Parts: sequence; C-alpha cells; structure tokens
Amino acid sequence: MRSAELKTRRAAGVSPLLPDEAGKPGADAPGSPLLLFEQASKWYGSVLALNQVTLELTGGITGLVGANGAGKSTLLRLATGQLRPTLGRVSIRGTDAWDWRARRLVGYCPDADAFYEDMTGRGFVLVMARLCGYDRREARRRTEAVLTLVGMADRADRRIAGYSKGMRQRIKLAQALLHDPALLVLDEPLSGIDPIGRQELLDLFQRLAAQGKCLLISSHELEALEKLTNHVVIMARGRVAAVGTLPQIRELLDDHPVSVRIDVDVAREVARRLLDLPDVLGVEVVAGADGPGLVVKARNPKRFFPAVGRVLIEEHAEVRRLEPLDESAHAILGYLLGGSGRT
Ligand SMILES: Nc1ncnc2c1ncn2[C@@H]1O[C@H](COP(=O)(O)OP(=O)(O)OP(=O)(O)O)[C@@H](O)[C@H]1O
Repeated sequence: MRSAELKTRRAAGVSPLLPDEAGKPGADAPGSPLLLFEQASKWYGSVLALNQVTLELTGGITGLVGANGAGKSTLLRLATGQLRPTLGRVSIRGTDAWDWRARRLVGYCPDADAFYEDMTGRGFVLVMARLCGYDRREARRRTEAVLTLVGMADRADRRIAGYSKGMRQRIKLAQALLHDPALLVLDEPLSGIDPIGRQELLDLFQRLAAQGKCLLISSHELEALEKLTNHVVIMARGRVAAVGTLPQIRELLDDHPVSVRIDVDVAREVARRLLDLPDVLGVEVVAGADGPGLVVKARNPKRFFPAVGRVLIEEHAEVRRLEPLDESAHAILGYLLGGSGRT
C-alpha cells in the first residue's frame, strides 16, 4: 500500500501536504510576490533548458507560450518545486519553491495523464485527498467541494478509462485544488480538447481567477490564451522573450528592430531595393556558403515582411534562406504574425 501510495503521488504529479502539517497556514511572507524567478537557470546535463529567467507573478491569469522545447515545462517544474534551479532562485511568497512549505501554496496539473484508469474520478480525487494528509471525513468534504467546483460532481462515479480529455483535465484540476492553493500551475491544459470542452475550461479558469486564484497556464496556442488573459509570457530557447499584455508586446515588437538574414541570387539588386523601404535601417552584404547574403535590420516587422516579399517577387529572386537572426523576435513574430508559432 505504501508503495502504491507513493506511486499515486508521483503519477498525479501532486505535491502532497505532510499529514501533520495539513490545515496549518502555508509559507506566507506578506508583501513577497506569489511566484518569483530571480535569474533562474536550469541545465539538464549539457542542455541549458532555462536561461537566467526573471519573472514575477502576483495574481490573475498568466499565459506562458513558446514553441516546443522553449522551456515552458521546465519553468513550470521549477515553479512547482519539482526541480531546483542550477543557478538563481525560484520562490513562492519568499520561500524557496523547493521547500515543502512553499509547495503547500501551489497546485499543479501536469501535462501528461497518469491515472489509475480503473478508478472512478471521485475515487481518484479522494485517494489524492487522503495522500494530502486529510482524515477520511475532511478528505470526503474536500473531494466533493473540488468536484463541484470543476463541474464533475455528477459525472465522477464513472471509470476514468471512459472519460473525455476535458473530463480528465477537470479531474486533474480537482486534485490540484484539494489543498486550496493560492497558485495553480497548469501545463498545456487545453491540448487535444475539443472547442466546446475548451470553452468550458476557459470559463472554469476565469471563475477560479475571479475567486482569487493566481493561474499560470502554458500553451502552444496564443489565440486560446488571448481569450483568457492579456498577461502573457513568451518564451524562446529557455529565455523570456517578452512579458506583458498583447498590445504591449505588439508595440515592443514594432519598436524593436529585427535583423533578418536573406540569401538570394540577386543580392545586390535586392539590397538596393530594400534600402528604399521606409522601415529598413540598414543592409549589409555578407558572404554565404553559396554566394553573397544580406543581413537586413528593420523596424515594424508587420509592414517590413510583406514589403520584402513584394521586392523578392518583383526581382524574381531565388531565395535560399530567409530567417530572423534574433531568437526572441523570431518567437514573438511566430506568435503574433504567423499563428501558433509551433516549430
Ligand atoms: N530531462 C531532460 N533531460 C535533458 N534535456 C531535457 C530534459 N527535459 C527537457 N529537456 C530539454 O530542455 C529544453 C526545454 O524543454 P521543456 O520540456 O522545458 O520545453 P517545453 O517548452 O515545455 O517544450 P514542449 O512544449 O515540447 O513540452 C528542450 O531542449 C528539451 O529537449
């Protein structure tokens, strides 16, 4: 039983309370941000997954977006105290996120499902409540409260094996809410969920935020998060590329010059035409493996990129390479101009 319990804890990715500490107030230093990353870096062996991230959350809903491998899950694992930063600090209300006192303030919904499929949703949440250290009666009370909160009270006696993705997500959310955490960390909660289930989940997240919870939600899909919040963190290659409301990020992008590498057969002709464009700040001709290439510095990518496209077509240029050289700008552009930005 002991090993089964431990397996269940790990399976659901929960940070259980210690039995003798359940019910006591959490690690709480009033005035400290709920979640704070201070120059936090994480290496997996030789892979730098998170690079000097500084981030502060105080409340509301924050969307965390980034392409595959951008470092979102690593950031969330650090926030939930499952990993320790190699350098820097991650804290919850002033306490190291790795510390069990901090974990009591955090609820976590992992990306992957790891249920005992033969259990009912209610049975699973109840077991998780017991593992949190609540006695039978309190565990039952909390189980019913969270199942009601996530809209599963009347469907929780069915086996998990028969649940839709949306129902599974709600059960994960229910177990994360058992200890009434201040911060809810949700890793890709919308992935694979149909549009109706998705809207219901978005409504649920909004209700939780209205009740005072702080939510940190990762997603590949900016459009989905855009409906939920305008506080967005964009990640690229382990770094925070931009933080703010979407209008702020768009503005930042318009003001921030981007450097673009363009390798074409008629480099000099294209360079001359590009220099006439109003948003181009400079063009440098550089040597490439297959002939000369251009490094173009420009403002206002929304206007600049379509204009480049027109020049290349008019010059009948054969393009070998066209890519932003700045990873952050690349990521932001991917999201703001090209949809999801998934690579
Ligand atoms: N346990 C690990 N060992 C080695 N490298 C890892 C490990 N976990 C993640 N990485 C690497 O760290 C980087 C960041 O990964 P992470 O999973 O945090 O990104 P992500 O944005 O969540 O991506 P995805 O959307 O694909 O889950 C990637 O290069 C990934 O390959």
